[in-house]
Amino acid sequence: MSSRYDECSLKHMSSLMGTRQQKAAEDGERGLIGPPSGDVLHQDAPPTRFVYVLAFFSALGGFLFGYDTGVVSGAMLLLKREMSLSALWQELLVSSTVGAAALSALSGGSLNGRLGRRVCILVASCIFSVGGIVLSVAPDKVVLLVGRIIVGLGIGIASMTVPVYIAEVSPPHLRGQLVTINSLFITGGQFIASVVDGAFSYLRRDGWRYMLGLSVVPAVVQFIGFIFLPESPRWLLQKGRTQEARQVLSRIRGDQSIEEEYDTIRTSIEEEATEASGGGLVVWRILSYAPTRRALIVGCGLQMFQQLSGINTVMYYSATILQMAGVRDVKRAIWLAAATSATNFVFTLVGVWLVERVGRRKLTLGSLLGTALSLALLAIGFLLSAQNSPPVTLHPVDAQNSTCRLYGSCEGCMLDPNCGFCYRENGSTLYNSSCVPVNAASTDQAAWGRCSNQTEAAHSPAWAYNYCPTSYSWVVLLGLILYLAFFAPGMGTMPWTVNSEIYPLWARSTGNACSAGVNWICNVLVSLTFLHVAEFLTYYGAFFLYTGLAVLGLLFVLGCLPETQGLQLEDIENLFTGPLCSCGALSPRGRRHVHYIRNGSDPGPERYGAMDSDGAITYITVSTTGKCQVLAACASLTLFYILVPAAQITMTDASVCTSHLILMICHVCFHLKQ
Ligand SMILES: O[C@H]1[C@H](O)[C@@H](O)[C@H](O)[C@@H](O)[C@H]1O
Repeated sequence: MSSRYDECSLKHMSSLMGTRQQKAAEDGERGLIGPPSGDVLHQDAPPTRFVYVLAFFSALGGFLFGYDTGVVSGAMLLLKREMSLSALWQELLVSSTVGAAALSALSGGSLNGRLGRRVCILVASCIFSVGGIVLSVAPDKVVLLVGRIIVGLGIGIASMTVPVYIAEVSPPHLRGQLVTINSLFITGGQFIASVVDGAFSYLRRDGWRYMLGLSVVPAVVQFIGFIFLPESPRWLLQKGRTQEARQVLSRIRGDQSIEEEYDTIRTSIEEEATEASGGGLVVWRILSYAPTRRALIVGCGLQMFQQLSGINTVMYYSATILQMAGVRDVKRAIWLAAATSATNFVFTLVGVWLVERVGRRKLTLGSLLGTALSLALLAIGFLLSAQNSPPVTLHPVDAQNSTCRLYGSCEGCMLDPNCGFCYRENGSTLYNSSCVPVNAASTDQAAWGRCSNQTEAAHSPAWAYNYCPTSYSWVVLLGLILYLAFFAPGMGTMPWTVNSEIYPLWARSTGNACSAGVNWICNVLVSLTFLHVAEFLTYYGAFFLYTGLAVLGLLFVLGCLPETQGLQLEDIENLFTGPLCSCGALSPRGRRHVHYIRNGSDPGPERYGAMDSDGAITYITVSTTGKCQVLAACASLTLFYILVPAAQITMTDASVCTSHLILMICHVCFHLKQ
């Protein structure tokens, strides 16, 4: 295996040279010294519209993922009234979907490998349609539960298949953007769900049927679309359906020549076939082979930290945060959730715009840093609110002897899920405040007393459940906005994008199944434990905990996430042949794409050129056929690189040199091996 990987280093190196290598050989020196012609930059040629059509129809799976996970909160407000749902049933209806998604994502890997991406997407859209119909006609809570589980099964399959499909049909320079569109559709689905929730919440009866049932529309559109859309060419090639693969690839790439891409995929699959012939469970083969094991650690780690940085808690808790910030009308809560998902959506759009400009690694690092800081701000906001929590000044007789009468301030009262804070306000001064039991049927009012019959009238006392009125709420609000602004473009999107590209074809379905499973499991864990963690550690403690987890995530990404931008899928595997934590050593720096061109016949001098995306070329001639000369060239480059600071060479030149250095080292290894 090791010799294969020394070769791989070269393969990687020459693939970095990529599509230019062959062209440059044909064009002689022109490729090295002339400005980049449209031909030479074949890789960056404009994509056909068809690839966008494919991305759109498959990302409808992401839309359904977002819609079905988002719509339930609004539907629940109506359902619990109409069906008199207990807290346990509410919990079941929400988490059954996420639990089913975890199971189907984990088991979807083999389905994906066996039946193909297209069939899996068709199956998922069928499941979504059936689930939507069951939910909209459900006569009772048991059928509702069945519907929610069916929908969860669809979400799991879609969440692991769609990014893989988009990655496999996209040209390398657009892959990041197109896969990230799937994340945009997820947050778009969450946003539309909250708007639909708001719109149908005015219906006195059966509003929830429309909310839950509307998902059938995009599911049917996706199903019909995918009847006419092709299978992934990579999967077809893997299954030996070469003719079909060639046809699909040329259909997707339009006028562009597909020969190089086709050959690279085929060669890579042939190599994989030899290597993967060991048999046994794919997951076992992934774990026992170092590069795929490292990729799996990176993929699962990213998904785990996405959830551990608390996105779904922040989304879930946003209405309360906004209430704390001064929006007191409880009926508006449903629209406030829409504002939060709109913010999440808008900032995901920023991610789509940034991913091919700054690269995956920088985007994730920047996002996590901002996420950690905003979580700390949220925690500080909650801490200040707790320290300035208004005291309980009225102690009404509590016939039920509830725990609520024990609290001396609002902080303890709001952390107890059975109690709420009832108070009067005069400007910024609170008075006549009490802690009383909450109404079990509706947390919008107290079980008895002044706050048990909430009206909009100005003179009626105010009721705060789950939050405390405080003058520091603006800190929390600022934290919430900053959190979404930083999280959405990077941590919200990159775990899905990076996972779709880091595994070799034989491990791709299983790798994505495992990492999507980790995402869903951590999602359940965080959502289910949040209230208990908050009760135990208080809100600020909980948010400091998430800050710590985000910092751990930052260290993980800093150490282990390589840059995959611009590389062909078949080359990305080679980024994991080195140690797990290389601190992104191979990442191209800055906004520049450095393309390598090797030119020369064997035996004879070889010339290496580095051409960045602006067309600037730096080139080096290596008159070598032997190891010593290569070593000498390498040493002189090293010297050059060491002299960079002294010579005040720009960062761009320095990054070109770094890349050269890596290239040379790869080359030396290859020569020595021979
Ligand atoms: O990438 C998505 C996105 O960030 C969503 O807003 C979130 O609810 C999901 O859990 C996550 O996987």
